[in-house]
Amino acid sequence: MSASASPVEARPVLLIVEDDLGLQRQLRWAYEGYEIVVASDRVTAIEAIRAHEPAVVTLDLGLPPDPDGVAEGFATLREILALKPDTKVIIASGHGARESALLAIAEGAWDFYAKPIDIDVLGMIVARAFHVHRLEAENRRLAARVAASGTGFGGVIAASPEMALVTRTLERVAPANVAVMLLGASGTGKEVLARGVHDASPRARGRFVAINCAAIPETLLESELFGHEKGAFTGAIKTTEGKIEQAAGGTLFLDEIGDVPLTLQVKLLRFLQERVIERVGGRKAIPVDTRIVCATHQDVDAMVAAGRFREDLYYRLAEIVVRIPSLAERSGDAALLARHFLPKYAKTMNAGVTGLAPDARAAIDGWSWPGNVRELENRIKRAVIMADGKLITAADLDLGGTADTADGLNLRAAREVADRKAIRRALSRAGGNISSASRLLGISRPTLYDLLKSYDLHA
Ligand SMILES: Nc1ncnc2c1ncn2[C@@H]1O[C@H](COP(=O)(O)OP(=O)(O)OP(=O)(O)O)[C@@H](O)[C@H]1O
Repeated sequence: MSASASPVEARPVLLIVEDDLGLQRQLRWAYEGYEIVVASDRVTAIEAIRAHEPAVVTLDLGLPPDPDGVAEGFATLREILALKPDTKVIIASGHGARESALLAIAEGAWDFYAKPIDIDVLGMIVARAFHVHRLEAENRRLAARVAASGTGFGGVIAASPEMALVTRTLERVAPANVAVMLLGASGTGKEVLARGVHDASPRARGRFVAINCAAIPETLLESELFGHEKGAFTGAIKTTEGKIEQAAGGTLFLDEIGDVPLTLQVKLLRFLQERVIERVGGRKAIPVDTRIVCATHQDVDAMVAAGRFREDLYYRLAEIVVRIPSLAERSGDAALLARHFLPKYAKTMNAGVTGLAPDARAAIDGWSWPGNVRELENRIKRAVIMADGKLITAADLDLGGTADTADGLNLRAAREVADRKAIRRALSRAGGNISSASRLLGISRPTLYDLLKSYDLHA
């Protein structure tokens, strides 16, 4: 493609397909602000489409070799739309050709104008066509961006600005070989994001190995991480690689890093400094090249201050720290995730379920999601199984309380729903601290206490 491609001189191109030379001239000078390209027949018109990709075309249906018929005009219309379906084609409708113009619209033309030409009227139709074309293009771009942010980073479903910040940061740090620490409550998607970092890194072809340090008894954690030699301890019947070695060339995800006991923290630190490991019961230093991503729901700063987490290890692990917002802090994401999980579970568990009833949508918006995305996923799964009809209801979600779903009742009910939502969000953002939450809400502490009491909410 050529010519108009340069975005600097971005005057929109208007293609005029017209075989009457007098009209051509008249139209050519009628408009300001467009780059006018003229074609007198189908072949030239299609060449112009390929060369200039005009957003808008005015098309006379009577073209040579059939200037008195409409066949050539229709063929041109079809070819244009086949090549560039988003082109806005405006049909010239001559005397008695109104029917053809309407037929053309049925075939995908955008609008028509009557001959003899009223330049002002046609000018308005053309301007509106450009305007709609621009809006549609913008819409497609945004939709593509939402789709990309929905599944672009490690399959993370999110559209909120809060999560966009997180995924943008992670996208940026993924290619660098830095240690990333993800801080966030349980179920916020830390593992999903860690995998996203791996997938977006040059190590994507290597393995992503995850270990939950809280789920493994202290006595076994060392050998899980570092591996062991045959006979290192009772039951060590064969030499076994640890998770660190398994992640060589890839990424090691240390989940719940805050649960690693101090004794093991020393050994982990040594590995991070020297990049070699020794298996339990082994003497050999084995070099391992792996990238570390870790996560915790605990307040590591406080743990460091209390001497429960080694500061030197913290700095090795936390070259980049990213805080993952709770689901309640992500505006609009709960609804988006619900729409994502619903068809996923409906497919395997209850194909009759196709959507959410309005009261379910309100309940999802109003809930505080203490268990974050995991809770939402589980509730949708449950609701899909429980649903009687096509739509999941608030009752199927079993979110408790009914006030949240009553916002359609009257203004008082709507206000209460909004209050509850804002209070939950502020409390979540403030980590349950009443003073900070009241500051976020712009109300006094006593007022917040009163509201908590009257809505039966808890910090
Ligand atoms: N943004 C998201 N889009 C799609 N699925 C998500 C998203 N976030 C989380 N999930 C899903 O929610 C569940 C919990 O996510 P994940 O295990 O990553 O959370 P976590 O923060 O690591 O939890 P924990 O700290 O309890 O281990 C998983 O099934 C995951 O696939």
